[in-house]
Amino acid sequence: MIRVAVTGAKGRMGSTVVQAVTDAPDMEVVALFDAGDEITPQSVNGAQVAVDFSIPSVTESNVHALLDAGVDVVVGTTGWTEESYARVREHAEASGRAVLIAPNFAMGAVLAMKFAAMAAPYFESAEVIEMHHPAKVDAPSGTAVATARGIAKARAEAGLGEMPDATETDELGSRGGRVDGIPVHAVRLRGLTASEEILLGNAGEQLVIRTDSFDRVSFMPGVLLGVRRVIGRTGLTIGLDQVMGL
Ligand SMILES: NC(=O)C1=CN([C@@H]2O[C@H](COP(=O)(O)OP(=O)(O)OC[C@H]3O[C@@H](n4cnc5c(N)ncnc54)[C@H](O)[C@@H]3O)[C@@H](O)[C@H]2O)C=CC1
Ligand SMILES: O=C(O)C1=N[C@H](C(=O)O)C[C@H](O)C1
Repeated sequence: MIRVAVTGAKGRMGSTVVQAVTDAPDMEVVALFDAGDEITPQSVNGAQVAVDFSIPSVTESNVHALLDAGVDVVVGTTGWTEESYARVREHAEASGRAVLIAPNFAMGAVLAMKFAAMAAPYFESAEVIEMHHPAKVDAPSGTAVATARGIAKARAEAGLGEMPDATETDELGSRGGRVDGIPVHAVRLRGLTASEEILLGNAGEQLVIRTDSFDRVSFMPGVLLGVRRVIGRTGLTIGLDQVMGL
């Protein structure tokens, strides 16, 4: 049995993870943490892997505390920067432990990101629209940031230049934010859980890649896969695709 700790255990995702781990035949929940709980070598209670779905402002410090407690970590919390990735990579490598950080564990979203990067070199225009429940604290979503970065990298490798856009005035920021030059638009709407559309355009044609999570159970097969695959690795892995052989 894989001994699993959950941080952010009282949240929307954390509580769903606790149920999924409890139901998994090869795992058991051995420690739960939420705001105010201290992560120590004792309090992790022999956990081999911790799953963190907390909040962007605390997730990095949770990961460092878990590594110090001798635990491998699977992270779904968003809001990571290149600097925070670098600090965690160094800590994980120095301690011989593993950290897997994925902005999205839903199979549809993982594949949508992959398909978008595959398609990007063949389209003049690309924009990302992410749509979430209104309780989400960060914008744009971690998935949208990763999607846009993947598109931008694929465009750069293919030698594509600027996208066509004649906009001269945009006092309201209606053209969205830019992630590595790719426009990203964020919608917050009661009734939604998590959706994303990637729009790719050429003269006379459009490709739309869309992924919808209607329920948080959609993330659970990916989270459990992450728990199983993080064991035996070392250092930092970013993206579930990296442990799926995609
Ligand atoms: N990677 C993925 O597939 C997914 C990622 N997410 C991300 O997961 C994160 C959590 O999302 P939700 O569960 O909707 O948020 P939530 O607000 O429902 O849950 C966050 C939980 O973290 C707790 N918390 C606050 N400070 C803490 C600390 N220092 N240590 C431990 N726990 C602490 C809060 O009390 C709360 O229970 C967000 O960043 C969200 O974007 C959400 C869905 C899927
Ligand atoms: O906050 C959420 O709900 C989600 N957050 C992740 C993100 O920011 O990409 C993953 C998914 O979109 C749900």
